[in-house]
Amino acid sequence: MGTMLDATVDVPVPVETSKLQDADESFPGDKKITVVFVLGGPGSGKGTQCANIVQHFGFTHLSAGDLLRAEIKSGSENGTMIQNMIKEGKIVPSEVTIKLLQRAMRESGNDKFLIDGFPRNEENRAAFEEVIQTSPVPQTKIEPEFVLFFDCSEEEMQQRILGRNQGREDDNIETIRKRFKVFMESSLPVIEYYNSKGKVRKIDAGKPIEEVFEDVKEIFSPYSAQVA
Ligand SMILES: Nc1ncnc2c1ncn2[C@@H]1O[C@H](COP(=O)(O)OP(=O)(O)OP(=O)(O)O)[C@@H](O)[C@H]1O
Ligand SMILES: Nc1ccn([C@@H]2O[C@H](COP(=O)(O)O)[C@@H](O)[C@H]2O)c(=O)n1
Ligand SMILES: [Mg+2]
Repeated sequence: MGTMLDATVDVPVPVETSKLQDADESFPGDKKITVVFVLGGPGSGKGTQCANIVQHFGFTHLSAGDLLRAEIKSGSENGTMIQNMIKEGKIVPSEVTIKLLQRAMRESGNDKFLIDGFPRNEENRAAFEEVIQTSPVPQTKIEPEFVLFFDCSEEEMQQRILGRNQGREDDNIETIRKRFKVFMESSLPVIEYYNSKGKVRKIDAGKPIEEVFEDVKEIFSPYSAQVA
């Protein structure tokens, strides 16, 4: 799918977001946090490639969708709201998703993260900017190193999702169509925002898994030496 990344776009003014940083939500530790956002349409292969990157480059893979599905399973007070929004392919309020990401990052004990399927819209992006690291440099915003964008045609993504057989409630043709619409209307503008800052690393995700990973490896080669 040729995307509109080359088109100049008006980036919406970041929405006013509530402060998400509580004292116990800060990120102590002696190393700067490395974050790579992994973005692309539903079924583009984000989770598949993140699993490969984890194995080769020592990042922790945090799938926002997986964290939200775990929250549903936990029976938490937000579970029903999250389930209903996922069924509709809608984007959950950022405060909910970011809290889950912050907790997972803190519990991981790592300082290198692949954040998969986030930010999904402008609200997600702006809200994440409120997340800060308190050490080694106090009050530093966590900026993504880069955005790994898996570019794939809707036809290919739809075929992959319908063949996925993971029992996901949103892997049905009706919801898939809604997710594609959300991706085009809300998520692609976020990719274009980072592209305007030279931060996007675009991959042709329509190729076979192994060939896509060859391209991914080139982008992550600077992190090879850091794997313990
Ligand atoms: N390059 C590829 N070629 C063919 N099939 C692929 C490729 N990459 C992933 N798949 C398959 O496509 C399906 C979707 O892949 P994956 O779950 O990684 O996508 P995703 O981007 O994480 O999707 P979602 O946003 O819905 O979570 C899986 O069944 C996976 O095995
Ligand atoms: N930032 C996000 C990410 C995901 N969601 C919801 O989860 C669904 C599944 O996401 P996958 O990445 O696993 O496909 C997605 O369609 C959204 O409903 C979200 O709200 N915010
Ligand atoms: Mg996924």
